[in-house]
Amino acid sequence: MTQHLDILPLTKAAFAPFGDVIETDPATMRFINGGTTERFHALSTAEAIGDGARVILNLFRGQARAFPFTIEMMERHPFGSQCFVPLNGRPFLVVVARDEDGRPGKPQVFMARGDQGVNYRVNTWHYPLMALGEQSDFLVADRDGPGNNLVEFFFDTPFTIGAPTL
Ligand SMILES: NC(=O)N[C@@H](O)C(=O)O
Ligand code: NI
Repeated sequence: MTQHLDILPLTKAAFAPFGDVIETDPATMRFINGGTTERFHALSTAEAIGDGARVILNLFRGQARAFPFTIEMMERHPFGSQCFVPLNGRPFLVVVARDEDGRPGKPQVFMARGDQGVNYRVNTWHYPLMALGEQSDFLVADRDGPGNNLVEFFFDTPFTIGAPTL
């Protein structure tokens, strides 16, 4: 028996409890380089906590997920944020949950457009990268350094995501 999860569009307001949306928000824009470039400034902050910790930039090549999809677990990173920005202009799924006494509550699923990224703040419960449709590349900024930066939680009763309409 599983519980079905609806998919909502990703918006800054809906995602605020979990982190930031990386998108060309006009409110953040300033012209630079003699007016030839629009800088969307300080959309979020990359965090790396602990002695010897650093923010690193990675490329993730995610295989498309098949549906219906079972969310059997969630993870969080206690020592750093984690940012995913799509590089192929394709949408992807973002699955997050509020913390409820040290465990994830009911997951919330957001459809990110191909021109939106997300930055999970430290300790945000999330499901690992979920590419859609075909193999997709992402720029990922997260934390490298000593210590275990991964905490996983497995649900007694998993959740199910139906096939998204792209
Ligand atoms: N394991 C890893 O580097 N990636 C996950 O943390 C993820 O959220 O995709
Ligand atoms: Ni992660």
